Amino acid sequence: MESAGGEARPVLPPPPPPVQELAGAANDVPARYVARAGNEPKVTVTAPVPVIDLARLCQPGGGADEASKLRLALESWGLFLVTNHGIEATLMDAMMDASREFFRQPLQEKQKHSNMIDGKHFQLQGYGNDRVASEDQVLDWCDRLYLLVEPQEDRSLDLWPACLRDVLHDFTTECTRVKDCLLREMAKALDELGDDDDYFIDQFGDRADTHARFSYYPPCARPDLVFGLRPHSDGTFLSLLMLDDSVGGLQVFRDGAWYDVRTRPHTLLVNLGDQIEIISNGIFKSPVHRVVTNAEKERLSVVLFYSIDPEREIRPADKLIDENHPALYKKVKVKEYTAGLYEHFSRGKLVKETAKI
Ligand SMILES: O=C(O)CCC(=O)C(=O)O
Ligand SMILES: [Fe+2]
Repeated sequence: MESAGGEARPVLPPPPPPVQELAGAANDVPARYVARAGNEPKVTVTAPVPVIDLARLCQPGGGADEASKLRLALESWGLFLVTNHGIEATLMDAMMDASREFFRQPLQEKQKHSNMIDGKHFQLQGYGNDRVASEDQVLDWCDRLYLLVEPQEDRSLDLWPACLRDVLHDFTTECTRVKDCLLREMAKALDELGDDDDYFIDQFGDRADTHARFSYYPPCARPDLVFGLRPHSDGTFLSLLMLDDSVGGLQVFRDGAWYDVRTRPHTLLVNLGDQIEIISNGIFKSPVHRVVTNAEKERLSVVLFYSIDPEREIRPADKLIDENHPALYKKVKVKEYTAGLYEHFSRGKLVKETAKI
């Protein structure tokens, strides 16, 4: 979930304890985390998420098979796995290891990077819960560390734990290269854009922002009652996910059913966000997804959220609109859209619906 909503600092109810602390102490799930009736059928089908070889996709004049797989992925699941992306396996492992090391530290250490200022005011960046707006808000079974990584000059390095500082910088640089490469291939996938391969890149602007989210899902005694992360679509243009390959948990919704999403070692998962769904006038899909927990195993994910300059307005691309293809989304200011995101998320609603005509 890409938390958003500016850096306003209203006084909020006292934050609940980290789930990691609760998980260690209790066999039961506290009432505030109960989000499901516990009688849903278990999801047993794995989504056949396309696997794209990035080196083949981007090779000059080549990669026709990969390009057609990509187009299918963009229009159907809005999700695909990327292999052969050029990010060293050792760097990916180091990023995962550093994230695990951060969450394994004593609470006192982690709280040096807290997202509560003076224990009272919530800020987006830092370690803790997502924003908790009221005492009766149902909570997710997840702790997170959330950091702005781009623009580089805006980093709040005091909130960056030493154990992951250097590796996060290197990992971001590599993921951003992959993202730019994908954005060009995604523009090529829309014939209507002609040869404007930089169409999507140009949308981002100089002040585009990228956030990193490290999510830690402790084991939960009653996975049937809670969400690791409740259903949502990302408010981003595109999110790049590195998932724990030893335990599943991510699920995607399509045509009325939930599907498991599995990853493979050293593979990135690309998840399209609402911004590209709006700009592509609904041709590309921003999937609704959620995370479920596991009774025995902890789970970790590292996500980079790529988003357009918050001061910009987005709307369906002119070249995609004609009398047979009317605009399906309104013009929205990115900052206002992302501000609505968390408010909707905490009420179990999709902000995307507010942008539809
Ligand atoms: O942890 C995951 O697998 C997905 C996390 C996610 O969807 C998000 O942070 O937006
Ligand atoms: Fe998400």
